[in-house]
Amino acid sequence: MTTARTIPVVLTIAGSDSGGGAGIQADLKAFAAAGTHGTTAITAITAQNTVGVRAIAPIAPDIIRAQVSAVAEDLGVDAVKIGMLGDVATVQAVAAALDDLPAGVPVVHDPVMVAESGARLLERAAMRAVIDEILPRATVVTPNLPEARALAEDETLDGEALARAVHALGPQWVVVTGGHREQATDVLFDGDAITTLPGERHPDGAAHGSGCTHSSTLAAHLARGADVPTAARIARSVTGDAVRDGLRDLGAGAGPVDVLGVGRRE
Ligand SMILES: Nc1ncnc2c1ncn2[C@@H]1O[C@H](COP(=O)(O)OP(=O)(O)O)[C@@H](O)[C@H]1O
Ligand SMILES: Cc1ncc(COP(=O)(O)OP(=O)(O)O)c(N)n1
Repeated sequence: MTTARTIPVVLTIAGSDSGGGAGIQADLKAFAAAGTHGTTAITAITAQNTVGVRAIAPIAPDIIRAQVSAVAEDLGVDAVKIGMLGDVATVQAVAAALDDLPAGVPVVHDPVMVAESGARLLERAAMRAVIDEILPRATVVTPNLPEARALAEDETLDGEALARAVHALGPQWVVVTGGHREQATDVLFDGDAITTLPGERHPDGAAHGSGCTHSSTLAAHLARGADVPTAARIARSVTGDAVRDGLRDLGAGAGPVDVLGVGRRE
């Protein structure tokens, strides 16, 4: 006899950040903060800290798919978050893994390209594969401003025009995140209506892992049954607070966001 699950299960398919600020580590913290159980399929291991990325080791495609099926066949998956993909072989493995999940599981993709410290986390050759294989399978894609412009192949676009250009690549919803804008306002688009999601900018905060925290919070609230606009509003608010509370004294570079309020307990 199987028992009904009461805690939503969220799966992150992403890279590991040894410094604990971004990637899988940020995702698990955001899932816990949202009251969900986090599970993982690691795509790459990065030797990374707040200053930079020293090395990247991709995980073999069959091991990525095995992690996804191990989780799905036992715990079940209520929503998926996809982060760092790295190379073409990983993109193809993740696309195949998504097709093995039950229909209707929401998929949130943060199209990670470059770390805040400057390292490339997606090979240039893999951009086309992301556009062809992942964006059409995504419920929501959450690029920051430079990522959205790279996907749209137009460095001049912003606001509604940029959200429209990314939406044309196939996802059901687009959230262009606002961390790289003066106002830190996120822009949500479903192919029909534009909604702006404003929030206070915290210029003195610590923002390493903000994109990961945003997309994971959004996925967790979809797993809890929220609709996309509600989940995107909560993700904007939770991530803004995590940047405000960020652990700016940790490491010599941009400190990690603090979605769990660890700093307040000190
Ligand atoms: N300094 C900041 N103050 C408040 N919110 C922020 C700040 N930086 C980023 N955010 C929020 O964090 C989320 C991630 O945004 P962004 O920084 O654009 O992504 P990334 O980390 O991928 O570059 C968005 O909801 C954005 O509005
Ligand atoms: C392993 C790994 N994945 C993703 C990122 C980028 O994370 P993001 O949340 O966009 O935050 P920044 O690093 O850009 O501040 C990463 N660095 N490492």
